[in-house]
Amino acid sequence: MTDTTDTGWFARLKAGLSKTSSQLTRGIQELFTKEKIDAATLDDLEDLLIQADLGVSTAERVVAAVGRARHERNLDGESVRKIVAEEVARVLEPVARPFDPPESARPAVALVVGVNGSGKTTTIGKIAETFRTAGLKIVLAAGDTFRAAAVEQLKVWADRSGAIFVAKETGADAAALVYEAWQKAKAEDADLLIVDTAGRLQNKAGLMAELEKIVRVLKKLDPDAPHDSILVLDATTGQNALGQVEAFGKVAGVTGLVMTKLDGTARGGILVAAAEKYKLPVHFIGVGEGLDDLEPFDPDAFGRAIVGLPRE
Ligand SMILES: Nc1nc2c(ncn2[C@@H]2O[C@H](COP(=O)(O)OP(=O)(O)OP(=O)(O)O)[C@@H](O)[C@H]2O)c(=O)[nH]1
Repeated sequence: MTDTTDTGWFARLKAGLSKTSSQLTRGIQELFTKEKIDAATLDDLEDLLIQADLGVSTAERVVAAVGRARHERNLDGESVRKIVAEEVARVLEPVARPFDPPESARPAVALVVGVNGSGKTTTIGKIAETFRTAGLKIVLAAGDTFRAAAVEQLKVWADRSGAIFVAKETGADAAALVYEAWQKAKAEDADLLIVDTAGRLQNKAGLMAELEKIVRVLKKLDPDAPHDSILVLDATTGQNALGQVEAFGKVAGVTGLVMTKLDGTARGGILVAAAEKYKLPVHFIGVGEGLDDLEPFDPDAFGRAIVGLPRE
């Protein structure tokens, strides 16, 4: 969704990233007012970028680019912000990929994983809404059988998007539920089965064992399933979010990321760090609580918004 002016999604993105962008902008403007740009200025810039969680390699690349440009006349704060925007866009370019389930699979299975409260339900709502608009037949499986509230919330989305809803009683075996949901999707010739999962069980080992079991059951039904395994990350958890990619990746074979709550942190660079480190597709980013705040993103727009520049 690209806009040519600061309206629509770009305005939301910019407003959502304002905690990060105001900190970065202020810091950069303060650093680049001096006549002379020396090694200390560049070190301070690197610190500033690392504090925003952009990651060491991106920070180093920005500093190198600024270093190369430092003899130019008029290298002011705005020129440096433009360099940051370009480097961020370069890192995000390969990962900005909309969620695109395979058409040949009937049903295509998308497993949605992540810790509680990260935004799984919102993500599922968004996917259901997007694909309903495209005319796809969708089944939603309420795989978080531990929390009645999670099941209720998901049902609201199913009703709203006209999806078939499969749930079981609280405490039921999640893998058994997923089995039933797949059978239902098959019988209904559905295009897409979206499986919600629990984000917290009695302990982490229990959670991972349950996810493993779900994946095992799905593979028996269709060796290629799950076709997508989407990990939803809460940006406000900072570096912890990166650890989750590894933990969930091991059991659920993460194929794509969604990063929510970029509006709740001054360290929104974490998206860039995750992209740089894992090179996984990032399907959506969230910058607010509404469904319109969760969107596929444009790397150039993100790069400019994170340093508070207007849309080109
Ligand atoms: N500020 C902000 N809030 C968000 C964003 N995405 C989701 N939320 C809110 O975060 C809370 C948790 O989101 P859910 O989608 O319910 O997360 P979940 O992972 O399904 O959580 P459980 O149902 O508790 O497992 C809700 O209040 C959402 O409105 C975002 O990008 N920004």
